[in-house]
Formats: sequence, structure tokens, C-alpha cells
Amino acid sequence: MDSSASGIVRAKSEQLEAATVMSLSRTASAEAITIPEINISSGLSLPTKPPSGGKKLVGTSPGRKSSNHHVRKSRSAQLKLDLEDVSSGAALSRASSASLGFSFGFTGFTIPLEDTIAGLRSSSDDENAVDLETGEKKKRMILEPTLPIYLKFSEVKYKVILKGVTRSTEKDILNGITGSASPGEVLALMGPSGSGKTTLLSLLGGRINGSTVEGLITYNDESYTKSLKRRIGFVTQDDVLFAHLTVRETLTYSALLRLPNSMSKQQKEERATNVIHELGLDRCQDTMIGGSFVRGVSGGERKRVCIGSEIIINPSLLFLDEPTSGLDSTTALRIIQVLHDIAEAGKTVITTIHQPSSRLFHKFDKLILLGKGSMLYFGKASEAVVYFQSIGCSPLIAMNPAEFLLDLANGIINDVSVPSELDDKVQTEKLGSDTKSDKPTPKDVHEYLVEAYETRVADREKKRLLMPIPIADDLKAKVLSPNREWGASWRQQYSILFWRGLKERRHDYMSWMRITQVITTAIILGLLWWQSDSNTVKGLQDQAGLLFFIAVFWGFLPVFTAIFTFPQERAMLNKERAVDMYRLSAYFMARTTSDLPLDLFLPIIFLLIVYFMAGLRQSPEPFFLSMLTLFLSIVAAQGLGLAIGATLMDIKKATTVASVTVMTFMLAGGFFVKKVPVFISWIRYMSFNYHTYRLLLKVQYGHVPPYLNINHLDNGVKEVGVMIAMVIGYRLLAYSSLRWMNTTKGA
Ligand SMILES: Nc1ncnc2c1ncn2[C@@H]1O[C@H](COP(=O)(O)OP(=O)(O)OP(=O)(O)O)[C@@H](O)[C@H]1O
Repeated sequence: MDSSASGIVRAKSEQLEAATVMSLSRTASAEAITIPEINISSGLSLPTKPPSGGKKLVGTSPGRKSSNHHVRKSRSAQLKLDLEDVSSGAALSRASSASLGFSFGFTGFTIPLEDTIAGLRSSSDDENAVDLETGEKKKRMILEPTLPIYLKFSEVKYKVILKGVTRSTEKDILNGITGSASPGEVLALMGPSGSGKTTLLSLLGGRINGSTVEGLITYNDESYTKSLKRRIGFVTQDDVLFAHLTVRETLTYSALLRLPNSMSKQQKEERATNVIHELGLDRCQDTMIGGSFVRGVSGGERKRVCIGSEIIINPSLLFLDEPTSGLDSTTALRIIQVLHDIAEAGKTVITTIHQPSSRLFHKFDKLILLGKGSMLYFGKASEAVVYFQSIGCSPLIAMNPAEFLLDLANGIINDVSVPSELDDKVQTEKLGSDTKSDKPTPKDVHEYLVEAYETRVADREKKRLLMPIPIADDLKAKVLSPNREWGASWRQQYSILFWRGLKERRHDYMSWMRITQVITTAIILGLLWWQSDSNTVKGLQDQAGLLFFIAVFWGFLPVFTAIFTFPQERAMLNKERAVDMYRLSAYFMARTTSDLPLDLFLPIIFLLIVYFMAGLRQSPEPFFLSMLTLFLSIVAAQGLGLAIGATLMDIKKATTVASVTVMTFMLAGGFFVKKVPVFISWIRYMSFNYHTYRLLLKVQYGHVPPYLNINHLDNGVKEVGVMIAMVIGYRLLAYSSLRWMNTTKGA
């Protein structure tokens, strides 16, 4: 047997082991809940869904002929294992290691990227899978190995402190939530609006921390570390995407920034293409995402793009906040099917869901039902109804299970039988009160359900969670790595973000409104000061007025353009920084420099028009020096706008502060008032209008005529020095504000 053939055999046999761990993890999860009265799950059982069964987006793993064989083998292997085998940890640990040596496609195990891959690919009869939607053959997605992550959480409590005018109050959001999710499973968090689903999801995803969080959340029995960010995908409820990028551009930039440096640019782009195929986005790949003012892709497609941006990194843990809200049931089912397939590929998937249809509901492996921040149920989704029946709550009419559970969580029991315990309690309470009705109130129902869960299930679950994860120490250690890893180098991040910024704002750059505004102003100024004469006192005073206006105009415009920069991108910045997509410094530099080309192009047109129409000093030197002075003024003013925007992060507040500031700077600029009281005269040194005006005067006239009543002007170096200090200082302030915002968010 040659080496490549032996590689294939080795890889295939390990693949079988890996398939076995998937079955095992499902089996382990299948025993999640055992209720004293009725045995909801019976220890080791067959997985609720076969590892490669069900409808898939694409066909199965390489060597489809052998895939059934694998499944059969893994199932029979699984049947042979008894409970000791599972809990001894050896089997899981071994199989987990094997799974690490393998890559997962969404639809099953695939081959490792290295060594044996070439041989296997050529021998595979299923390299191209069939898209269920179009029926077309397409290349299968190949992902690098995934670290299986077991998520456990015990007694998780969370409260917020609400600051009132006179005193602060505490509000309990979560009251001791316990549960777990294993690789290969989809755990759904369900409950009425405001029950704490998003909060729990954020806590589990490491997005909320602080002193108001209690309880234990572990990942392979280890606490959260920042290195986990690269193994976690988090799809937020709001689809935060750039409106003017296409679907392909969005996913490609995500791949370029987030995938490890060890992959080439081409491989990263290929990954983006694969994700597009996997999520059925081929038809809209060149369509803009769109937003409030731009028509773009549909809601379902947007959601899939968001999911794609997260699964592109091949995460071990995938969190999704209401991925189906606002979608029709078919699109919702399709998205849940995608999640199902992702889980089958060895990931742990946790999703919040509002009101799933029954078809959707049956796609979940495990379920947590929350009511007012308390646990009402944790266990297999398929057994939730049986559990509630066991505690005396049964639907009286045929109902979607999700609807039944949500009614219970809301305390609505119109079409639900009431347990005798609850009835007795209501009757007893009624005796002592005139107002109490016969029917249990939502509060009564909630208390009964919480108590039932506490007494019948909670302790058992908590004990179960204390058992260590049967996984090898070296795999656990991978979760522990304290180092942050960046997908791309600083230089690459800068360049990707720079070009992404240019693409996203290409429409702004070509904004005819802005160009027209500048050209029209220039022409009006040119006409008003048409061929002005600087040889007379009146003419010179007029020209000085023009120069001051130019200084003010190119001070105002950049400030009011720049204040929007960071507040507008705040959501995106938070989202991307939360997953360590790039360094803040790379983003800051890229964001502030990608606007410069247009910001420096417009004043050239402006000055060309005004300068010659108004008849300013006609020689190249003063023209270019005036141009440089304007550039300096623009970059300094931009810095002020960026600093105000980044510090306040609120467009309304920023606009108010900016207007007061620029007005003060304008008045202190030295044109309107020459004799300023000493105690406030320092203010002019902070005004870029003042320095720009003085430089423009110097460039035009060499010296300043005494009747202009301007302080002594030397060679202008001082003014240039102060402006350069402003360029740097304001930007440093803006950067520090962004960093502070980021730190306080705990990202
Ligand atoms: N920082 C906070 N300050 C005040 N209240 C908060 C805060 N965070 C969460 N809450 C409150 O906690 C409760 C749970 O919020 P959460 O967003 O987790 O609910 P949810 O179940 O996801 O709701 P929905 O389905 O409507 O999204 C709500 O009543 C919410 O108002």
C-alpha cells in the first residue's frame, strides 16, 4: 500500500471514530432529562435524528457510498457502548481527538486539509454535492478541524441596577438558570418576550460580564477566555451589515479579516464562495445588502448573510438571537435546517426562538423554557410536552407544542388542564380573600411551574452538570489559551478595512450633492469677489474677508462631516470588535484615512474656481501654499469632528456640541473682533480658523498691513506647528474615546 493509500485508510478509519463521537455526543445529550415520575429519556438511546439523515443543503461527505456504512457502523458502535463507556470519558476523549483531526462540512465529516486530502479528493465520488434548491452540482464546503466545545451553565443569575433620580434599584433578569449543550446539538431558548432569552444567550456567549453576574459557565469545563472569541460565532438579533456592500463582498471581507493568517487570500475567498453556496445565496451574491434607504436583499437572505459571516470562521459554538423572527415559516424552516446541519457537523448551536411552528420546533434537540427569568423546563425538546403533562398541564385542544409551552410560560391556561395542586392552592387562597377568582392567575401558574421544575428536575440536572466532561486535557487546554489571535496582520487589517470603507462609501464619494455644494459656493464667492483689487485699502479689507470666509468654510464642513463617522458605525464596530475581527488602531487608521481622498479633492476644485475668479495673487507659489494651508485646516477640523463624534457617540449631541465649538472658534478667529479681553483671548489659539486665516494672509501678502489690525505674523511656522498638533491631538482624543467605549463594553 503506498503512503497516500495508507493515508486514506487511516483517515477513513479515524473518520469513523469521529462519526462515533457525534453519535455519542447526541446520545449523551439524549439522557439530559430524567424526571422522577416519568422517565422521559431512557439512558442511552439512539440519536433523535441520524447523524447523516434528514434533508440537507448539500450532499454528504466524500465517499457517499461509504457514508451509510459509516452511519450504520457508528450506530452499531454506539449501541455496543454502555453507560460506563460513555462516562468513563475514554471513548469520547478519543473520538473528540479524532474529530479534531478532521474537518467538518455542514453535512457530515470531511477530510483533513493536509496530507491525505489530494488522494481522497480524487478518489471521492461525491466531491460535488447537489443543491437541494437548484438541483445543481456544487463544490462541497471544506472546513478545517473544529474543537468540540461542551457548554455547561449552572445557577446563572443576572441582575441590572436601574439608576433612578434619587436612588438605584436592582432588577433580577435571570434567576438561576442551569443547563448544557454538547457538540452536535441545537439548544433552543424559548420563552415569552422579556423572559430573558437574549440576556442568557449573551451571558453564555461571553458578551456580558461584571459583578452582577453569578453562577458558573464553562466551556469544556474551563472558564471563558478571550481566545474563545475565535471559536464562537454570535448572530445578533439586529442584522448589522453594511448597506452598500454586496453579499459576496460582505462575506469575503469577513473571511479576509477573521480567518487565520495560515490561510492564503485565495483560500479565504474560496471559503466565502463555499458559504454562499451552502446558504443558498448564489442568486443574490452580487446584490447589495441594502438598508432603510437602499433596496437590497430580502429579510431571509439578510439573516443568512449574518449567519454566513459567523459560520465562515468554522466556529465550535454558534449562538443565534432570534434567527427566524420576521420570516415566513418556509424561510424560517430553511434557516433552522441550516442550523441543524451545522450542528450535525460537530458544532454546538444555541439559538433563541420566539414562536416556532411545530415543524420548526421538532428540529431542536434540547430546549430551555424561560418564564420571567426563571427556568420552567430544560431537556429534550421532543419531551417537553410530556414533562408538562406529567405535572398536570395538558393541552385540551390540538395545539402546536411551542404555542402550548409559550401559553404556559405566560401563565395562560385557557386551553390547558390545570393540575389539582394548583386548583387546591387557588381554592385555599380564595377562602381568605373576597377578590380572588376561581381561576389561577398567571402569577400562580408561573410559581407552580417554577416550583415543579425546582423540586422534580433541577437538582438532578445540577448533579449531572458536576460530572466532568469526558474530554482529553489537551483539548481542554485549547480553550484555555490566554492569547488573542488575529486573523490578519495589522497592515493587512488596515488595507482590508481601507478598501472596505471605500467600497461602502463609494456612493457618498460620488455624491453630486456635496460636489454641487462646493462648486456652487465657490462660484458665488468668485462672483462676489470678482477680480478684487488688493492695492487699495478697501480692496485689501475685502480680500481679507474672503480669506477669512475660506478659512471658516473649510473649518465647518469637515467638522460636520466627520462627527457622523463613528456614531454611524457604532453598531458595526461593537459587533466586529466583540469577535476580535481587527485591532481598533487598524480600524481607526483605515476609517480616518479612507475619507481623505475626497476630502482633499473637493478643496482643490474649490480653490481653483475661487482663486482665479477673485483675482488672488497669480503665481504658483501662493496658490500651492494656500492649498496646503487648506489641507492642514481640513485635516485638523476633521480631527475635531472625529473627537466630538467618538466621545459622545450620539449624532444629536455631537451636532449640538460641534456647532457651539465651531461658532466659538469662528468668533475667536480674529476677523470679527480684534480687541479681545485678555482673560478670554487664549481661546483663539485653540481655533484652527484663527491659524488658517493668519497663514492665508501671510501667503497672500507676505506681511500683514497694519490697518488689518492683526497680531504680528512671523514666518508662519508657529501656526503650522499648532495646526499639526491639533491634527494629532484631536485624533488621539478620538482614538482614546473609542478605546474607552470598547473597554467599558467589556469587548
Ligand atoms: N441593561 C438592562 N437594563 C434594564 N433592563 C434590562 C436590561 N437588560 C435586560 N433587561 C430586561 O430584562 C428582561 C429580559 O430581556 P431580554 O432581552 O433578555 O428578553 P427576551 O426574552 O430576549 O425578549 P425578546 O423576546 O422580546 O427579545 C426584559 O424585561 C428587559 O427589559
